[in-house]
Amino acid sequence: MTATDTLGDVRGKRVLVRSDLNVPLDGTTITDDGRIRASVPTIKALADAGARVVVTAHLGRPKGAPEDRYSLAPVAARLGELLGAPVAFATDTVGESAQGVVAGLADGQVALLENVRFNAGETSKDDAERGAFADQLAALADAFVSDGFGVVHRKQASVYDVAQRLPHAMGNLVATEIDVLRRLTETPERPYVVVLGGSKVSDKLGVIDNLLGKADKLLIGGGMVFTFLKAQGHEVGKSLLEEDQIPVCLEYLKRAADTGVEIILPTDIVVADSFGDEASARVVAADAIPAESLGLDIGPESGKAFAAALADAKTVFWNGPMGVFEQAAFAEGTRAVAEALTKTGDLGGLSVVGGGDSAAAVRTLGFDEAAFGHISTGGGASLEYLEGKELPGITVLEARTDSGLEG
Ligand SMILES: Nc1ncnc2c1ncn2[C@@H]1O[C@H](COP(=O)(O)OP(=O)(O)O)[C@@H](O)[C@H]1O
Ligand SMILES: O=C(OP(=O)(O)O)[C@H](O)COP(=O)(O)O
Repeated sequence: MTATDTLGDVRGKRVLVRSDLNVPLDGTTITDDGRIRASVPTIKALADAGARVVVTAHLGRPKGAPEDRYSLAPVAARLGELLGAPVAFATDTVGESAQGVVAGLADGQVALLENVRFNAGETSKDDAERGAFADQLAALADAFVSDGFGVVHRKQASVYDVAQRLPHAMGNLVATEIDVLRRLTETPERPYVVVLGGSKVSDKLGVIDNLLGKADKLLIGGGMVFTFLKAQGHEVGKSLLEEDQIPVCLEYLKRAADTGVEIILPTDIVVADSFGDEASARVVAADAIPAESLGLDIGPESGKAFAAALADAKTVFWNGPMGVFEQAAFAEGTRAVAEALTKTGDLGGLSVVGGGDSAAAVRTLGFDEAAFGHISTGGGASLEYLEGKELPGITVLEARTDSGLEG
């Protein structure tokens, strides 16, 4: 069922589409446009059906006020190239520019609003503040399509509250992502291995709690490693560390041992003197990280061990690069895991890579997307789905059934 099936005739209607266009940038250059490409089919289908399409999205984590480095302007240009038609860009989200741009749209044309997180109301924990901002967003449109899978776990104005204010539908990208993930939750073929990495450490440590009851093995890389190593009594130098999560990590290690789930941690680490200093990159034992250095990748021995642990997997979910893959000196751990996942399909298994940066990593390291079972646009969203958590951006769509547009 497509968004237009649910909404009915959208010709001449203003349709607000929440997409996840949170792409990696080097200055104003988009280094991986996967999320933009994944968003095109829904936008194009609506435009082809004659809707006036108003896209809203975020980039990075600005703190509720404009910041040039998080502007969506480069994304508007790329979206226009991919659509083969210009995309009007509003320099604010709900202000004069947005109102003018939306009013100027003809049927079948597309606009992109500036970063929705430049507005404090978007991410506010206060329902009234979020609601007031959602009112402003909703005033720009006649209907809402939720297509930003990477944000459906966020109870934010453009994801959740706006759906309560407009006739709405699920976009094709969200529907497709949920279909694949359902296979992983309902009957995962075993061994079921989950690989976790990346830098959103506090977000992801939480999901281990639930995954310990589901997966057979948990491989830990990326920035999360160091809180575990510290919990085991090792020094981690200047590496990413969530001190307050040390007791939680200890509890996970104990529970894994009690329940027979394997938690595999790296035994060697690529460290550097400062963040991104490739010249100083060297391999040290995981229990001997020098006080003045920081860990930026899992080491070669760990890469081999992770690949061996993945060799017989029938179901794999991977979120979060093993290291700072954006730089060659810290990319090998991520490459080793990606390489191992490409073999899962040969065994008749299912490999799923989830997350903006994880997906970008496999592509920028030169892997063929077709070698993986599925490349998901959402990391945190996929993890929360696999945990069995309710995703606010999905439940809000199911809550109301009177979604069709009138006349
Ligand atoms: N040891 C580390 N220290 C700091 N950053 C890291 C480390 N390992 C990986 N990263 C960074 O994590 C980022 C991706 O994390 P995250 O956003 O959690 O993943 P995803 O977008 O796939 O969900 C990458 O930019 C990578 O450079
Ligand atoms: O990059 C994203 O998620 P991911 O890193 O979990 O894949 C989404 O755009 C959500 O961003 P957020 O984690 O800042 O809410």
